[in-house]
Amino acid sequence: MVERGFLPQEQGPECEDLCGLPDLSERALLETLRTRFRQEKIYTYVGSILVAVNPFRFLPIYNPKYVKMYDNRRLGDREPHIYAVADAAYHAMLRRQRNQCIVISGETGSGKTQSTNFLIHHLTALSQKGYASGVEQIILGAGPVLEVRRLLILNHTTAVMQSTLHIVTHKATYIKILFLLSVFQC
Ligand SMILES: Nc1ncnc2c1ncn2[C@@H]1O[C@H](COP(=O)(O)OP(=O)(O)OP(=O)(O)O)[C@@H](O)[C@H]1O
Repeated sequence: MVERGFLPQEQGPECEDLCGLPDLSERALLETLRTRFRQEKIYTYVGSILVAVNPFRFLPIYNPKYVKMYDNRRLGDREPHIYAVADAAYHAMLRRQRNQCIVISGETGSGKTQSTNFLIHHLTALSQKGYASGVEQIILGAGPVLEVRRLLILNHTTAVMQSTLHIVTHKATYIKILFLLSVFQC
């Protein structure tokens, strides 16, 4: 698992990490997610796992400012975000020289494909450091083909090492609305 930065134990319905809740009942967890969602905070951590609630509308949290904000930050340093997961995987791959895997799980329509695109967007931005490149468009264009098998594998090989970063998506009918992302070494 990718280690997280220190987070003070947060309590109450606005906490960024559900692990910090004093009450871990289903009701308390859902209430926290609902409260954050109403504040347009669609991402919440459960330790090093990211829970996302599909907003079904555009939120201005995926622009270059956010790419920069999450560049080379430890998970938990900033507000939960999908870019933080991409960043953690990318830098863990560089630092440890080990393959990394991001698992995206959720029911139909929960946002797995969209999240995969956000991940790829951030990964390509990190690897290109913002320089214009056709790489992202090529990878995104391969999405529908890979989608059929519910498996998206992004081979991200840098010039200096041979580590690979995989993104795997699968449907989880038992999870309503949400999907989970986690990063681990493989
Ligand atoms: N973070 C987001 N911000 C805005 N819209 C989103 C976000 N995530 C998902 N959506 C929207 O929700 C809809 C469904 O998302 P998506 O296609 O990614 O779901 P999925 O989990 O891949 O579904 P399926 O399993 O059926 O392929 C899309 O219209 C998408 O634009």
